[in-house]
Amino acid sequence: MQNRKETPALLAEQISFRYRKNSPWILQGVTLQVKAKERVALVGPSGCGKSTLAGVLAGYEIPERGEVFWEGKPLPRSGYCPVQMIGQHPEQAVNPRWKMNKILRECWNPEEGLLKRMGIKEEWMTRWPVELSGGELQRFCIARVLGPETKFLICDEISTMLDVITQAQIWQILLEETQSRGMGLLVITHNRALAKRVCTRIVDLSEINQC
Ligand SMILES: Nc1ncnc2c1ncn2[C@@H]1O[C@H](COP(=O)(O)OP(=O)(O)OP(=O)(O)O)[C@@H](O)[C@H]1O
Repeated sequence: MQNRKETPALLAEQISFRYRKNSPWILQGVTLQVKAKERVALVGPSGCGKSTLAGVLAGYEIPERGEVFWEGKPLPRSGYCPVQMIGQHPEQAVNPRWKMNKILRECWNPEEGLLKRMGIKEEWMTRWPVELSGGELQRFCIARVLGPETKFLICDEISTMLDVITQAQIWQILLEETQSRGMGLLVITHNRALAKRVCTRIVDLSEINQC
């Protein structure tokens, strides 16, 4: 029983990754373990590979060496990935030819209560992505990954371009939702104060990456 409890929910084991054969390694021998419900901040200097590691952990990028495990099994190569990622640029994460209602309900059908808690207004549903602000669009990107099949969330600089009030609102909602669902979080940020406020542990990628 004790062993089962100690098994990390998310395990990246000895990950080595480069974008092209013969190009420089971005990640080398990176091992990261996150327990269920743990909130970890991933920090490190610009260009050290934080977003790249996030892409590997969410299954967007396949490492040349090593493997990512979710609850002891390799990440699925097809179908819905239990590890989902939200990025810094919501406008790049949505289909510009879809209206917001369709974008929101692409993977699941969020209930009205969640939309209200997220501060998503009914009148935004019939708009195109370009007709929303960055903060409004980011709320949709968060709501659409909070479906029942998402077990772990990676937030890659999600609030960097938002004003402080919107940042605070978004983090409060995210913490409430992830805690009530028992989801773990990996928060990529340059903001140490945010890392300390939101997370229970801070990992500096430059200390675990052998590049
Ligand atoms: N698609 C790509 N193709 C080739 N190289 C890339 C690609 N994306 C990122 N890189 C390179 O990989 C390295 C790591 O980039 P990455 O974005 O992961 O760093 P980061 O730590 O998240 O940086 P920042 O804190 O500035 O966001 C950089 O040298 C970058 O130029």
